[in-house]
Amino acid sequence: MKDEKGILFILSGPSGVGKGTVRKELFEQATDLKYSISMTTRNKRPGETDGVDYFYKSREEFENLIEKKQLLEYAQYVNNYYGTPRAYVEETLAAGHDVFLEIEVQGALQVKDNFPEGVFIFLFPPSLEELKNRIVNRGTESSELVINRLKEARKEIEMMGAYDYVVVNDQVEHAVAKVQSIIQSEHLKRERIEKQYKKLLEDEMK
Ligand SMILES: Nc1nc2c(ncn2[C@@H]2O[C@H](COP(=O)(O)OP(=O)(O)O)[C@@H](O)[C@H]2O)c(=O)[nH]1
Ligand SMILES: Nc1ncnc2c1ncn2[C@@H]1O[C@H](COP(=O)(O)OP(=O)(O)O)[C@@H](O)[C@H]1O
Repeated sequence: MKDEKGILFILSGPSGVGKGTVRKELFEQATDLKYSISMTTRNKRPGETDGVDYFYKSREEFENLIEKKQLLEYAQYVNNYYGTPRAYVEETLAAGHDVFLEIEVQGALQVKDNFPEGVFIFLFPPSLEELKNRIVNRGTESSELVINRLKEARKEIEMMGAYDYVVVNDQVEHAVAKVQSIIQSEHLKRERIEKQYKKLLEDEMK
């Protein structure tokens, strides 16, 4: 076990902005970053795997997890529950690894209450028109669900001010590079703070 706790990174942004795409590319490159797999009651999409993309739960199972306080945060999004397993996040951070959450805004704000030291990143679309194109082109939602997701997107964008960083997802590789530089800067910042703190303690002992 490492001495230092890991850093919690939270990536949010409206549906279809490219969170999943950016996160997958980031994990192709990142070394010591652990992805927290969420729980959801939504149906599995073609190509998704239980325990890889999500842990798929019934509403009853999910409500049981809420009741037993096993979720760090949860939210209802377009008629389904989504939530982050508490034990995985706490244990992984305690073991010194960084943890990466990809969650929507309501949940991110709950995480902020518990982990104010977390690093909150908002992925922003180049335009609302482009956002709509991405959701439609992905082809995973009916037109009614696309409308719901766009309505949700407007509400989510209003909460952007609560985040530490905003990254525009114009091109995937640019967005990934920006997220990586945020991760590096946060580590440097922490090292600097620790050094200054150690020096302060040493000076006091003199
Ligand atoms: N609060 C919360 N939101 C989550 C969690 N997991 C995923 N989400 C978010 O739920 C929303 C819907 O996810 P999903 O159905 O996979 O659709 P997609 O993001 O449009 O591909 C997205 O904004 C996800 O980031 C979670 O554990 N907690
Ligand atoms: N920078 C980008 N430029 C163009 N298309 C993108 C970009 N990022 C993601 N996409 C596409 O947009 C759609 C939505 O991306 P996805 O990662 O599923 O979004 P989210 O997880 O935020 O809902 C996908 O078809 C994806 O291939």
